[in-house]
Amino acid sequence: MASTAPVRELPPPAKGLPVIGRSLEYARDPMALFRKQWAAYGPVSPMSLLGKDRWVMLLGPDACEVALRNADKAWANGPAWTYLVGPFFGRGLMFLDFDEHHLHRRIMQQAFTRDRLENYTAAMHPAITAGLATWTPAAGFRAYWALKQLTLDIATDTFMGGADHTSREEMDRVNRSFIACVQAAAAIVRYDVPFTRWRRGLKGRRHLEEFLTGYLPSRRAEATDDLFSVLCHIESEDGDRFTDEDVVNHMVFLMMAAHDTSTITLSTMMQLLGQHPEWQQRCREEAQALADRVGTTPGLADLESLTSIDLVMKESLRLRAPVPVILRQAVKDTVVLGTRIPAGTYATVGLQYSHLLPEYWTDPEAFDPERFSPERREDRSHRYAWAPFGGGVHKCLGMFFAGAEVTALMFHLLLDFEWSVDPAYVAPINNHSLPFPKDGQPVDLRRR
Ligand code: HEM
Repeated sequence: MASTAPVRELPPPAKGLPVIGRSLEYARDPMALFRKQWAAYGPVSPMSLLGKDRWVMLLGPDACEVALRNADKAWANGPAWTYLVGPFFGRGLMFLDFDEHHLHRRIMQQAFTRDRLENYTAAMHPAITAGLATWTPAAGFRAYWALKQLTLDIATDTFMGGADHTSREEMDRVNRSFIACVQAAAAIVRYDVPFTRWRRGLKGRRHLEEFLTGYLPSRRAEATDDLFSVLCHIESEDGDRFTDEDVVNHMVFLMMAAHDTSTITLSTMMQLLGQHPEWQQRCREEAQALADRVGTTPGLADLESLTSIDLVMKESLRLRAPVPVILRQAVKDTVVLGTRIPAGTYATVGLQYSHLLPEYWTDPEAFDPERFSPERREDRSHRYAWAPFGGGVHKCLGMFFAGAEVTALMFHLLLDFEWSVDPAYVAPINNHSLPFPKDGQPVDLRRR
């Protein structure tokens, strides 16, 4: 039944700085900004951000749900994400909308079936073992940077099949181009002018396109188990396939989608396990028992049996969501929880805020992985109380890939190393793009 409650108008936003609005406030402390908005306006609040005045901030699981379920098809991804990172990752799946998105997603789903994940997982083990062998344990070991390199190396193997015939130098250049794209997304100067992150990002994108396009013929010629080859060969149930241009666009986006998110999850887990030795020990005992049973290259089902690592991963994603907000634009007038949102309004959907609301979580700031245990399942307090992977038709397609990668890497880390972190340590987070610890996440690391 349609609601008869009166619809209110969105009030004008509080003034932020000219051009960038409240962007700096967000970068300094997103949670403080969310709390302020929530206290002043509740779940639907006006905002000025990134030089565009017409923003709304959606906070709390009810408001997030309206935008993500998108029942009236009012919310689009493309125009919103394009504004932020379009020149570097545009035409990736996340940027497509409605019928076109549906078509591409149906094709891409074939790249993330359980059989494919099993193949990707098998390819991860050697990359992880080789990467961890190069780690030099030390007090104050910068775990975030080491994990970032490792997840890039894993991506090279699982996404590119080891990029055979490519020299280490060329692969390093690819990684640099890719990093330039990621960094450009957080640029303050968002024009193509010399010596800026933006220009370096555009150059990086051109290089990635050239590199991937150069590889396309060989990937089209032979079907192998890496993601690049898979994208070249899959088709939907209706026989639709990706063009060469689609494959390149999807590859660049997938590298980005997979990389920083997994790195952030892993480094948060390392911090929390370093601060909670009892959990580190519990996870290690499970990993060791699995290794004793099946060896050191467990398959997907075996990795899924590591329930303590899974609980810690979920809790880490709750406490530090790698994607704290997602963006949308209203493509027609719509109403969210009784507030009219005019067509053209941009929205920040604050996933992270719901993760810390006391209405849905006991002692929300505390590290308590058991809250996800079958007996407690606090995440069931609301469908969108825990939404690190988003929701609705754009829900992360790599969610199970991420789970397999994070668990496989943690499995090896726990077997090879032990580490500790000062219980009082608070990670200084850089929020300019995805949240990462700017001190590189120091841990005291020892080889076992
Ligand atoms: C812990 C790791 C990850 C997190 C927290 C994460 C989070 C997210 C979120 C929040 C979205 C929704 C964006 C939106 O609705 O606008 C998303 C979309 C997406 N992610 Fe992930 N992601 C992770 C890992 C991955 C990995 C490993 C891959 C690929 C291998 C991947 C591929 C994608 C794709 C293709 C989309 C777009 C889906 C669509 O628009 O239909 N993600 N991710």
